[in-house]
Amino acid sequence: METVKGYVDHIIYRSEDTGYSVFILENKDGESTCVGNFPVIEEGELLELDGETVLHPSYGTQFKVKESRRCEPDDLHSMEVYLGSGTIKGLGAVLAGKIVEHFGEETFKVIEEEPERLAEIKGISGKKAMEIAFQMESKKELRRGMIYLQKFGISTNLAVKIYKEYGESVYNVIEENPYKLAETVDGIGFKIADQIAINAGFRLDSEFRIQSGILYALQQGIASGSVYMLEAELMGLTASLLEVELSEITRFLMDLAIDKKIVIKDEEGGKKIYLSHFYYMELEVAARLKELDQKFSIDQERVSEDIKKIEKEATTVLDETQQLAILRAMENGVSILTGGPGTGKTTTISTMIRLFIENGLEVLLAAPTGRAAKRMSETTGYEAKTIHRLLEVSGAPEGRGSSFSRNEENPLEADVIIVDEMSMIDISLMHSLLKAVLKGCRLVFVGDRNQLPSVGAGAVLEDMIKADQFATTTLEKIFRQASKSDIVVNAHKINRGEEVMLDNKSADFFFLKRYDPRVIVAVIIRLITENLPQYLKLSPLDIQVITPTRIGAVGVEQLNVALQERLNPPTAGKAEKKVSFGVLRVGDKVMQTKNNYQLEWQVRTKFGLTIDKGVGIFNGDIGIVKRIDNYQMEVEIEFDDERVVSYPFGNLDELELAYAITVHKSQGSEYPAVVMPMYSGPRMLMHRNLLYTAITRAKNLVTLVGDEKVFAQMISNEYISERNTSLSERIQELYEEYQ
Ligand SMILES: Nc1ncnc2c1ncn2[C@@H]1O[C@H](COP(=O)(O)OP(=O)(O)OP(=O)(O)O)[C@@H](O)[C@H]1O
Repeated sequence: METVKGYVDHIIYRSEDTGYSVFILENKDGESTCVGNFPVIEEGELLELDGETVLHPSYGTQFKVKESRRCEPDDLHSMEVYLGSGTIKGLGAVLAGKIVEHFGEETFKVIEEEPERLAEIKGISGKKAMEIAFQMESKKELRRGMIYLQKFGISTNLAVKIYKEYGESVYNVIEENPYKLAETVDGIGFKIADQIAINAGFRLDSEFRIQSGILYALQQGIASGSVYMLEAELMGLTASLLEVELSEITRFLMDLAIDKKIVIKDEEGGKKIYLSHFYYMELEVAARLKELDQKFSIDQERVSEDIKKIEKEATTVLDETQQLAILRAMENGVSILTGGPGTGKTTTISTMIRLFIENGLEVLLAAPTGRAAKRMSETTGYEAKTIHRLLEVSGAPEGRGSSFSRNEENPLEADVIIVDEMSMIDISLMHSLLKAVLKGCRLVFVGDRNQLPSVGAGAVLEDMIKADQFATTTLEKIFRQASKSDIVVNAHKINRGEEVMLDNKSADFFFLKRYDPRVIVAVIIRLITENLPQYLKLSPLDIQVITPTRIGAVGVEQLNVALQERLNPPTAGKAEKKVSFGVLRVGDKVMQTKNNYQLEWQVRTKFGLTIDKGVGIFNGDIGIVKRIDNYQMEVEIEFDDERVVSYPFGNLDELELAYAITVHKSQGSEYPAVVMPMYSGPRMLMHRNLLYTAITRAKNLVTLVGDEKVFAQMISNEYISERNTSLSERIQELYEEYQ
C-alpha cells in the first residue's frame, strides 16, 4: 500500500450516484491521476490517499484509492492555499504566496500572535495586517468546526455552509441527528447526510435514517415532476434507497405526518403521500383560483362592436372561436386559451389586450422565461415581463422564505394579467403568482397543452383544463398564412400521430438522411458553420441545435464539445478558464442551469452607463461569455436580453455550453432555425410530445439530421410521462362544495 498527499486539482469524471471519481491530484512531485469512490470530493481539497499505482490498459498509470483522509493545511503549500482561497477577504493568491514565503512554517503563529509583523510584506499596510489578523481570529472557531466536520468526510465548502447554519451547535447536530442537515443546509441532500451519519456511527435502520429516507424518496418523485407518491410506490423506492426491509413503514409515515412533514390523503386509488409544502401549494392554488374566478358583467354587443373596430385597423377578422375567447376573458376572473402553433393565440391576445386597455384597465403581460417574454412583447407590441421579474425577485434563496417581493402583502397592481406559455409553469411558480394577485383582477392563461410539461413539479395547465371548471377556449383552425408553413402543418400532423412526408420539397422543413452518429454530428457542424448561416443570413449562434438526450453520441455534451471546437476554437489572446464541463472561453454561448436569485445583473448603454439593474438569473437563460478575469476571479456574461452578469468563479458550475441544448431546456423559446439529430435513444424520451415541442421552437427553418425510422417511431410513441398531480381534484372538490 502506498500513501500520497496532494490537492485535488481537477475532477475529470464523477458519478453522483456511486461516488466513483477520477481526478488529478497535484503535489510537489507533479500531477497524478487518481480513481476511487468518494461520497464527496471537491477541487482544491487537500487529501491523503492510501492505495496502489496500477497500469490501466487504456488510461495508463493511475493511483487506485483504497482509503482517503481530508487534511487541514499544515505544510507551506497548504497554508498558502488556505490563505489565498478567498477565506480571508483582501488576501489573494499572490499576497498569500508572499506571506508564506516570508514567514514559512511560522505563518499561522505570526498571524495569530504578532499580526503587526504582516506589514513587513510589501503591499500590506499596518491596517490591513490587523484586518487579516482579525479575520483569522474570528475564523478560529470556524476552523475548529471545519476540522471536526472533515472527520466525517465533509468537504470544505459544505463544512462552511453547515457551520454557518449551526455555529457552535454543529457538534450536537452531528451527534444527535445528522439527517437534519439534509433539510436545513443547501447543498446537502440525503446521500451526503447519510454518509455523515454512517461515518458518525448511526445504524442503517435508525428511525432518523428511515424518516429522512422517506422524505428523500418523496423529493425524488418531485424531481421527476410528481406532486405526490402512492404509498406502495413510495415504500418500494424508500426500501431500495435505504437498502433495508421496511416492515414497519406505516409507523414512520404516521410520525412524519404528526410532525407535519408529510400529508397522507386516503383517496380513491390508494393512499397519496405528499411533502406537506406541495400538498398545501396545490390546495392554495385551487383556493386562489376559485376565489379569483369571479363573474364580470359585460355588454356583449358593445364588445363585439369594439372587436370589429380593432379588426378594421389590424385587417384581421377574428373567427368565432377567437371572439369567444375574448368574451370569456372579459367575463371571467379566470380563463384559459389553448391551441397549437399557428392557431391564432397571439392574434387573439393582441386584440384582447387592446380591448382591455381601451376600457381603461391596467394589463400586465408575463411569460415564464426571458425568451418567451421577449417574444410575447414582440408579437403583441406590449411589454411583457418574465414572471420572476413581474413578481420582483427578492434575493432570498429558493425555498427559504418568500423568493418574491410581490406577494399577498404587496400584491400586483393590475386589472388583467395575461400569462403566456402556461405549459411551462410548475405548481410552485403558479403558487407564487397567485399569491400576488388581488381579487377582482382577471387572469388569462394562454398555452399549448401538447407541449412538454413544466420542468418543475406539477401539470398546472393540463390540470386546470381537466378540472373543467374554468372558461376554456381551444383554438383548432390553422390560419392560411400559418398553413403555408410546413413547420406548423407538420407539427399538427405529429401531434395527431400522422405520417410526415420527408421529400425535402418544403421551404422550411428538411430531413437529411444519415445513419452513422459520427456522420450526423459532422453534418450538423457543417450546417451550423457553413450552409445555414449563408442560406438564412444569420450568425451561427442564432441557429439552435436541439437534441433529445444529454449523453450519447448525439447528446448535448458531445455536440457542445464538437461545436465549441469549430465555432469558438482557442486562439492566442482569447481568455479561457478550466471548468467542470471542460473549458470556458470568451465568445462561448452558455446557459444558466438553475435558478439563482442572488446573482446581480445590469443593463448598460454602449457607453457603459447602467440603465437598469436587478437580481436573479434563471434556469434556461442563454448568453455569451464577454470577459474572463483571472485576477478578479470572475466571468462576465451578456444574456439575450442585454443583462450583463459577473459570475464569481465559484458560480461557474451553474453554467454549461449552449451551442446545443436539450429539448426540455428549449421549452418556451423560439429560434430562427433549429437543427436536431434523429438518432435512437430511450423510449421514454423519444416520443411524440418531445418531437412536437422541438419542432415548434423553430420560426423559419427546421432541419432534422438522422434516421427517418427514428422520426417515424417518435411520432407513433405516445408516451406521456405520468405525473402524480392532484390540482384538478382539489379544484373540483372546491367547486362541488359550493354547489
Ligand atoms: N382570424 C384570422 N384570420 C386570418 N388570419 C389569422 C387569424 N388569426 C390569426 N391569423 C394568422 O395566423 C397566423 C398565426 O397566428 P398567431 O401567431 O396568432 O398564432 P399562435 O397560435 O400565436 O401561433 P404560435 O403559437 O405559433 O406563435 C398569423 O400569421 C396570423 O396573422
